[in-house]
Order: sequence, then C-alpha cells, then structure tokens
Amino acid sequence: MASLSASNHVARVLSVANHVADVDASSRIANSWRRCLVNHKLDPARQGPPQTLTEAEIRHVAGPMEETIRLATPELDDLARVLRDAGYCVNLADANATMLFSRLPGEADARLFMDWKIYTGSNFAEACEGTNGLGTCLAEQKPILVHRDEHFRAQWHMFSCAVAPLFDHAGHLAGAINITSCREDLERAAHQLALAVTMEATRRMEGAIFRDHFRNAWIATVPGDGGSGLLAYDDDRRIVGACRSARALLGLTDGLIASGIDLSRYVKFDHSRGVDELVELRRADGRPVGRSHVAPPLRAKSMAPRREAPVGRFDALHRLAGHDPAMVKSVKRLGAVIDHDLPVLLQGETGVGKDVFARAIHAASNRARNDYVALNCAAMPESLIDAELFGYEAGAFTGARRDGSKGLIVQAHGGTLFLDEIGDMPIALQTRLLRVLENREVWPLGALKPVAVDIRLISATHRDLGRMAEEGAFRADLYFRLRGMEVRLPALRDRADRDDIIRQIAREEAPGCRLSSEAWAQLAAYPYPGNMRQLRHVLRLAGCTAENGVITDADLDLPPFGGRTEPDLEASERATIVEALRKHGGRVTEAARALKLSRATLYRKIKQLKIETAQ
Ligand SMILES: Nc1ncnc2c1ncn2[C@@H]1O[C@H](COP(=O)(O)OP(=O)(O)OP(=O)(O)O)[C@@H](O)[C@H]1O
Repeated sequence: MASLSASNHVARVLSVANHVADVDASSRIANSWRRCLVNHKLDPARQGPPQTLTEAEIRHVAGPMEETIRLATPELDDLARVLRDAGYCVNLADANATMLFSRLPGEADARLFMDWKIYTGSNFAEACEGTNGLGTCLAEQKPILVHRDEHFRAQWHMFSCAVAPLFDHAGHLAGAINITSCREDLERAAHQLALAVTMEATRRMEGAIFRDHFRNAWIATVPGDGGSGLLAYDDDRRIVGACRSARALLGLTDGLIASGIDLSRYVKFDHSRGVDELVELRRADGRPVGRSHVAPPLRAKSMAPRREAPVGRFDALHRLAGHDPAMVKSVKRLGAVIDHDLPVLLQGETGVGKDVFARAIHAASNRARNDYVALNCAAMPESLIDAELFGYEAGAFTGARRDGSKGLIVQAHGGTLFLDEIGDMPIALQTRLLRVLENREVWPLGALKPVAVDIRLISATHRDLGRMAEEGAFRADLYFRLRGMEVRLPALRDRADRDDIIRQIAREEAPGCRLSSEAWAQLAAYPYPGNMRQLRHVLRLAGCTAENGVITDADLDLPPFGGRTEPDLEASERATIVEALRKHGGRVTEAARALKLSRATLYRKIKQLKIETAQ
C-alpha cells in the first residue's frame, strides 16, 4: 500500500473494516483491522508507547520461558548477525506477545527502537497495539509480514516486521520470533526474504527444543513437503512425542500420544539396514509419507549404562507436579511402582486435580494402551452404581438392558478403573468391591460364574478416609486395600509453585491477555477454596471481561474466603457463564466456544445452574 497520512489511514482502516473499500490490503491484514476495531475496540489514531513491564515483572514472566530462551539463543544470535546490516532488531516473545529477548541492530538504527520501546519487556499483543507483526502472528498462529502502513496504528508506520510463531515440543504455541526494521528503503521483496530466513531459523529453534525435551528418546525425522517434522519414541517403540508438523503429517493427536500408541502403526523397521533405520513412514490412513532417518537417544551416545524410564509417558505427571517439592516427590515414588499394579488412593480437596492426576497415572503406566474407565460414586444412587460397576446378565432385573451389561470393572480389564469420591460408596458395595480386589474376579448380577479381571484401581476422595475407617463409616479392610500407595494432592494455596500455576492457567484461560500488577497481587494472595477449578473459572471470566487485553483487579471474581462452601463455587461458575452469554448476545454456541466447553456441556450447566437464556 502507498504511504498515507495518519488521518487518511484512519479513514482507510474504517472503510476496510466496514467492507466498503476496494483495497489492496491482504485479507489477513483486513481481517486483523476488523478484529482490532470490532473485538478489541481500538482506535487507529491513538498514540503512545506499548505497555512495558518493570524489571521484576519481566523476571516473573520470563521464568517459564527460561529453557526456551536458552535453547533458542544461538539461533537468535545468528539471525541477528545475518540481519544486522539491514537494520533489523531480533526479538523472542512469549505467547502473550511480551518481548523477553532482544538483539538491537547497529547504533544508527538502535536509537529508534529504544525510543519506541521495541525491546525486552514491551507487549505487542494485537488486542493492545492493533495489527502488528508480533501480535497478529500470535493471534493467528501463522507467520506474517506486516509492512509499514499495514499496521493498524498510524504511529507504527515507520516499521516493517516479519514474524514466525514458535511451537514447543508438543506442538503448542510457545511464543514468536520477530524481526523489525525501520529502513524506509526496504522493499517488500527483501522483507519477504528476511521472513523466510526467520522461519527457517525458528524451525531450527523448535528442533533444538524438541531434541532437548526428548533427549532420552529415539528421534525420527518425518519428511514433508513444507519441511520435515520430528517424532520421538521410547525403547518399547511407543510414540512419546511429535512436533507440530509431524502431528499434521501423521495425523497424531495429544490423545493418541498420551495413550502410548505403538510406533509400528506408523513406521516399518528394516533391521537389515542397521539397528533402527526406518524405511517407511505411513499416515494413520496407511498412505506412505516417505523415508526417515533416526537419531539414537543422547544417553546412548554418552554410553550411560542405566536404562532410564522412557521419556514422554511421564510427561503429564511431571507437568501436574510442576515445581512443588511434595508433588515432585510423589511423582518420583509413583515412578518406581508405575508398572506394579499397586492400588493408588488420591486424597485432596475438591478441584485440586485428582481426576487429571489419575488419568496421568494411567497414561504413564504399561496399561495406557487399554481403557481408562471412571465412575463417580457420589453422583449415582446405590442401585445404579451396583449395575454400572459390577454389570448384570440379560434380564437380571426389571428395566435391565436386553443383552445385559458387562459393567465398568470388566470394561477396565487390562486398563485402569478410577473410582472418584470413593468415600461416598455405600457400605454394601464396599463389600462387593473388596471381594473383587481380593479374588480378582467379578460376579455380574444374575451371572452363574465369575469373570476374571485384571485392573489397576485408582480411587480418590476429598474426605478423610482414614478417619472414616476408624469411625466405622468406611470398611477399614477396604481402606487398607485401596491405599497401596497414598498420594496427597496439596491445595493450590499450599503449593510452592502456585505463581507458576497461576501464570500457566492465565495463559490457557485468557490467551492474549496480560495481568495488571494489582490483579496479579490479588491472584497471588487468594486462598482458592475451589483450588485449580476455581482459578480456571476466575481467569476464564476475567478473560471475557478484560478490556484492551489487560486483566485488572476489577475483572477478578474472588469473593472473600472464610471457609467458603460448594454453593459459593457454584455462584462463581454461574457468574462466568452468565457473563459469557451476555458478551455473546445470548448465543450459546459462541459462549460455549469462548468458555472452551462443548455446546452440550454448556446447555447442561445452564440447566443445572438454572440460568435463563433467550434461546
Ligand atoms: N496442575 C494443574 N495445572 C493446571 N490445571 C489443573 C492442574 N490440576 C488440575 N487442573 C485443572 O483443575 C480442574 C479440576 O481438576 P479435577 O477435576 O481433576 O479435580 P478433582 O480434584 O478431581 O475435583 P473434584 O474433587 O471436585 O472431583 C480441571 O479443569 C483440571 O484441568
């Protein structure tokens, strides 16, 4: 586009956004302008520097990115060296568009970047600064070139930037690599070339991050038209990780990887050619992908004699443990018994993550290929739990299904059975369950012979099961059977890594938003009676109400806590849903999308919480 005066630019943005102008702005730029006007309510004429963090805040925000920055630094330095003479600065930003690493060009150009605060600590989220390389690339998760007057705000028209998104080892958005130049004589074509160089460098950074994360796994390159991908597998040839392009090329998902899927579904080995040389890779639908080269684990290169547990299958457990010493210790103890079918009892307040922890134990165990079956004992009447759990023969009772039901215990054969709220299991059923655990067989209702079962049992409760057993409210013999190993999941307020968790959940629930220092102070000090679940709801709501991408203390629904009860939590959930519906004009589909819930779940919650809707 030709250079325009600031006022012409404002008129042009408005006409493009209102679809009235026949313009040569690319549709991605035009769409971004529309987002800035309609969704973010930004003013293209506004002037002023970007929001910038203090030193202490930068340290705080950079903490979780430390490893990424360390691994990316050699490539960033190379990139800065290559582009320096063209007057480019080079930055790495996190997924919220806060710059956390900068290399400025020579002195003549550097001054301008300093004056305009294009350096570490500044935030360029699209929701705040309008269409710009960093913010728009992160909003769309695609590489982008934003040339001079394609910027939404006229004040940025002296700059051109090219940005590539950076994905972590699991293919999730980790941040972006930005290059910006202020040279007026820089042709678009030259800038396009610089974008290609940046994309290549970013792919190499992603490779370094992936290889470091899966350093104890075998790594295969997956050939593809748009560049190769990386696939990691363990000594038992179970896939433990795949980068974003390998996922796309092979049709792999988080779920498939977490289930420890067998590599042979995708890869044919040719042992005649060497220990693990791959000859053919196939997609899930069987179509060939091409040939691949394999790198052995780094431990093999260093001749480490100890056979370590394969990396990857413990990922989810490690992620949930975070940096909390008690959790880290529990996961370490679990690691030692993960493939022994010791029953595990999870104790912890509501919302601390017992369910997700149980799933992670299953995913880490050698049962991951089989079913994970869950039952909430508090959510059903005794007669239904009985039928659900132990199964029944055809016609065993009035209302039974014609062909009977094999029951959840049999369904979990070879896999894991998770009994949530075990403290609420009726005494009669406790006796039946005990018999299953002792005899390793189950008698479905009306059956003439038992069915042999091989299950790992994980149970969970927020009650003090030990005390209940002492007081006779729970069978003591069953209690001791259930707690082959007991894991106490600490309340969020007691976790040493609480700040990290708040940051992580903020990224997930309110992407593109940043927390004001007042909001941060409130979040960090709150005792969270509803633990992780409450924190998620609070930040999801805040993400909906935040203006200009900044969550302030006014966006936080943190009622005073003095022994808060379940109904209070329900009120918080209700408020989140009501606000999302209000924001989306009562449209359930859109509100569900914003809340990251399925439509069916949102309808169920609307009914359950008695929320009135227009539909
Ligand atoms: N370490 C964690 N980091 C981030 N989110 C987490 C973590 N652990 C759990 N969560 C989230 O917290 C929410 C509640 O988790 P979950 O249902 O597993 O808790 P629970 O202890 O089983 O709750 P309840 O006792 O009410 O059944 C979920 O949205 C889950 O994704």
